[in-house]
This record gives sequence, C-alpha cells and structure tokens, in this order.
Amino acid sequence: MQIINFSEQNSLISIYIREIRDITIQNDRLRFRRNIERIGEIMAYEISKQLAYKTISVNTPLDVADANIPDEEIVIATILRAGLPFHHGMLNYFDGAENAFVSAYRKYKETGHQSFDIHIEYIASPSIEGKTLILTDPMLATGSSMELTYRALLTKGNPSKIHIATIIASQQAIDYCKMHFPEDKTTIWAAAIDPGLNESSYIVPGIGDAGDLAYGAKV
Ligand SMILES: O=P(O)(O)OC[C@H]1O[C@H](OP(=O)(O)OP(=O)(O)O)[C@H](O)[C@@H]1O
Ligand SMILES: O=c1cc[nH]c(=O)[nH]1
Ligand SMILES: [Mg+2]
Repeated sequence: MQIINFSEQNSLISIYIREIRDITIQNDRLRFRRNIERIGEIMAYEISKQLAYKTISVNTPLDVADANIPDEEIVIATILRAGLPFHHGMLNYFDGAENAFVSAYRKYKETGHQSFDIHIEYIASPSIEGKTLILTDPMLATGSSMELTYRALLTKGNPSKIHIATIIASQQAIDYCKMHFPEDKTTIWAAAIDPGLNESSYIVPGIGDAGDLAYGAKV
C-alpha cells in the first residue's frame, strides 16, 4: 500500500494546512471550507498523475491532434458532512467523475465524548464495479468511518483501484487502513499525518471538529 504524505515536502498545501489548524484563522468558515476545497483540487491533480491514460484524436480547426485522457472510470465518494468541501474540490478537477455520498457519523453513548458507535444511515452511489474509487474525508482519526463507508460501498460493486484521500490522518488511522483495505490496490493520500488521538478520538494536534468548523456546531 502506498502512503503519500504531502507534509514531507513544502508546497502550497503547507499554507492551507497552517490556516486550517490555526485557531485564530480556522473559525472563518468560508476560508476553512475553501482551504479544504483547495487541497482537494491539488490532491486531485496529484492523483491524476497516477491514472492510466489512453490517446484519442481530436479535430482542431486546422488539423487533427492527439490528446491523452484518463482511461479509468472514476467515482468520488465522500462521507457526510465534513467531506463535502473536500469532495467539491476533487470534483472541480475530475469534473466528469461519478459521485457517491455516504453518511457516517459518531453517535456518542454518553456525555464526555468518550464512547461512540459509527452510524451509517444513507448511501447514494452508482455502481463502482471495476472503477477507480476515490474515498474523500478530511479527517482520518481512528479510520473506522472510512472502513465502514468502504464496506457499505462494496454493496455497489468491487472497485479496481482505491484512493483514500484525507487532509489530516492520525498515524493510528494509517495503520488501521493498512490492515483493513486491500494492500495491492489502495493508495492513501494525506496532506499531513499527526502522531496522536486524544481520549475522545480527536486527532492531536489536528484541527478540532472539521464538520463543525465547516458548517457550525450540531446538537
Ligand atoms: O476516523 P474516525 O474515528 O471514524 O473519525 C473521522 C470521522 O469524523 C468526522 O466526521 P464526524 O463524525 O465528526 O461527522 P460530521 O462530518 O457530521 O462532523 C470526519 O469527517 C470523519 O468522517
Ligand atoms: O480530530 C477529529 C476526529 C474526528 N472528527 C473530526 O472532525 N476531527
Ligand atoms: Mg464532526
């Protein structure tokens, strides 16, 4: 399984990650969502370099030219709700992709946010049989939401390739995904990989609650 950690090299992504993390900047929701979207755009471009391509002919006003276009059918899947701006960024670049949406959220069992189950209640997806599945979620904390989403999507077919795209992953979630996704056809793309999780399974240092930062607190 290939793991690509963008924080190992400096790029524009470092600026956007800084703004997403910084408590003096991250509460500007418009900027927060747009930064996530921008990372989605850059990541889509990086993923596009790993696709298979075929050559077609196009008629220009003057002659015929060769053009290389992806030879893979792409489905971009996201996990509601924090995944939406990230998904949108990917879709800005893979504008011809099909789309899948899965709701996975933490249902806390008690106050104190210590103990929770992950609930999946909604899935809207095309067939993913033989296609390239890009799973997008800005936070990969324990990795459970990503795994359960993947399992839910397997009811729609077996993808030929899987790209897990995230903004911040914990090292624990990377190790978890290595155990629960097919080794030979999965690549993980992370803008940053953080060392820890706190007792509420939030990534440390992380960013806080991505869904709340993007869309406001929920009750
Ligand atoms: O790796 P995990 O431990 O499963 O945690 C990560 C999940 O938590 C966040 O969603 P959240 O449950 O906060 O829902 P929200 O998008 O509605 O805020 C995030 O977007 C992931 O889906
Ligand atoms: O750190 C975390 C973990 C789960 N969900 C988030 O939004 N942030
Ligand atoms: Mg949340």
